[in-house]
Amino acid sequence: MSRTQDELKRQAAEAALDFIEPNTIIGVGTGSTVNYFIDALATRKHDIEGAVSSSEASTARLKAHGIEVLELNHVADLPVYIDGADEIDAHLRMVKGGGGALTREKIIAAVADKFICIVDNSKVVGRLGAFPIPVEVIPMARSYVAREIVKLGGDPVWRQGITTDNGNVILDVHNFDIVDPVQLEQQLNGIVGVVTNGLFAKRGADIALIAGSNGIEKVTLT
Ligand SMILES: O=C(CO)[C@H](O)[C@H](O)COP(=O)(O)O
Repeated sequence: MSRTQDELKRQAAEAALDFIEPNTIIGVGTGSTVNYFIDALATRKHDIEGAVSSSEASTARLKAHGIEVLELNHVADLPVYIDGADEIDAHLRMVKGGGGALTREKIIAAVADKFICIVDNSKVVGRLGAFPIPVEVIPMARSYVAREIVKLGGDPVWRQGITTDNGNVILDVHNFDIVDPVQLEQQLNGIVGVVTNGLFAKRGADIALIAGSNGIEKVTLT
């Protein structure tokens, strides 16, 4: 990654601090952009009630900063979820899960009132799918799910050597021609053995903070 892209990730992450309300719990995603967000959140740790985390990696980083990590089952009110993306389109639909945390990310996103996506401008695409779609699968179903994905027109590749925080495996699906991301998200989730997939189309982001050479562009769905 170039130094510039890294710097843009940091800028997008820091812009998300404006959406943190005092005395609330913050939903925290996973990835290199979110790592910048966690570091920035540490400067506000006395203003917030704590965080819910989408991965063991983010939990470790939050705790290292002295930010309390709460169990999602004990949290009823989650005003914002802050996370990055591998791709985002003009409708704020996303591909996520490059870091393998897609299932917990999708669960926290479902609970949160607002999903705020923080990205550098290289993540913005006209059409989703150049980045392979991660699919989290129960290990014994891997080959079956792969065959079913081929029937849907994708080319699944097993992300070998990786086990998710939930003890499952990931298939990265290349070459999908994604005309209707909501439909494909549902079709993939309908395959027995799939836990979830990295298309965040039915529940996309509410706000995107996109860092580019001219600063932060805030995109909100109207
Ligand atoms: O979905 C994710 C992890 O599962 C990340 O948000 C996505 O992979 C982007 O990561 P990065 O900020 O490192 O580019």
